[in-house]
Amino acid sequence: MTEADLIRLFVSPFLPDEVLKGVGDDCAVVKVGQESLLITTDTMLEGIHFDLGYFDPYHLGRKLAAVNLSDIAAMGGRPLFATLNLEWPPSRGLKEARDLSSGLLSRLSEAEVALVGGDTVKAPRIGLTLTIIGRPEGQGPIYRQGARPGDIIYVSGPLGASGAALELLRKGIRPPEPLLRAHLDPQPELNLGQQLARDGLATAMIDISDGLGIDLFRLCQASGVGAEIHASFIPYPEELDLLPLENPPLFYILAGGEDYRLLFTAKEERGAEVQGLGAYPIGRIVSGDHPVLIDEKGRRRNISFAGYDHFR
Ligand SMILES: Nc1ncnc2c1ncn2[C@@H]1O[C@H](COP(=O)(O)OP(=O)(O)O)[C@@H](O)[C@H]1O
Ligand SMILES: Cc1ncc(C[n+]2csc(CCOP(=O)(O)OP(=O)(O)O)c2C)c(N)n1
Ligand SMILES: [Mg+2]
Repeated sequence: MTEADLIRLFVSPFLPDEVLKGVGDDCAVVKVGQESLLITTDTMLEGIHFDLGYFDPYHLGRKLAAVNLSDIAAMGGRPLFATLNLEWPPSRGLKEARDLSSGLLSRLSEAEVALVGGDTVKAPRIGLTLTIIGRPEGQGPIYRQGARPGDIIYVSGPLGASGAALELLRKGIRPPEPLLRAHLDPQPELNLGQQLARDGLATAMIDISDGLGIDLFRLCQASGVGAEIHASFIPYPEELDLLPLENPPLFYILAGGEDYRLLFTAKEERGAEVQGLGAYPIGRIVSGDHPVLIDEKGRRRNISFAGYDHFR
């Protein structure tokens, strides 16, 4: 069983005309009057998404906001409002809740998002669900589905830092600062997402939450295309070469997850504009139905399954 097997069970058989995008993208898109709105929700569960042995409540609040903001960024959107569903064990005090709230509210304020409601229940462990409503910018929303053969594939920044940091944290080793920050306080790329939407530059986009391999697979599936990316083109932090990690850098790059970078495609003739925004070309869309990685020796590898799936 995979996440996708479960999600399929909950796809609505009824979709009114106002639903421009239901299940299957980073946000749902709905029409209200003349306006399109983006809706996204993400959960963080103690033991599954974080461990308070190394995660302080303040940064947990910040990361909860960031992972949701990243899905708004992935549509080329501007976030507006949020609601919070809080599952809280009575064994945790008010001090920890105050730290959590101050992290969450600080991160939401930085993005000019107002928390407007939620629900609060007692639970055996901390569970946090944030929902954000936003609005597409410019020519957005940018869906996962617009990539065509010949388009160039870009990532917005280095990959693998968060996954490598998690490996060290679980062993009780404090990662170097840049890696620690990538895991505890990721910076979703709202400005870049909005710029791509305003300029009509991206043909398809997704954020990398589960891993470059599986998230590129999702973009390929939605667009009905294949992809070829080159291992040597993918940017990653130098620490992945220097630290005593269990795996080579490529493992964290493809499957580490929680990078919250943008992965997008654009027409080749717009390459100079895209690179002007600081994105890195890593390969090309081809006909087919899955992504292939070409390594330094020219070997080809199907990377559709490289990444995090809660049920696989
Ligand atoms: N339990 C569910 N019921 C309905 N839709 C769901 C459920 N879980 C996930 N989805 C939808 O499935 C798609 C993929 O979800 P997910 O992988 O969590 O997206 P993301 O990684 O961008 O947050 C999204 O459109 C999401 O709204
Ligand atoms: C304690 C702990 N174990 C494992 C992980 C690794 N991990 C958990 S969820 C996840 C991927 C992202 O979470 P998901 O719930 O799939 O978010 P979505 O893709 O829906 O945005 C990863 C890499 C972690 N961050 N912390
Ligand atoms: Mg996403």
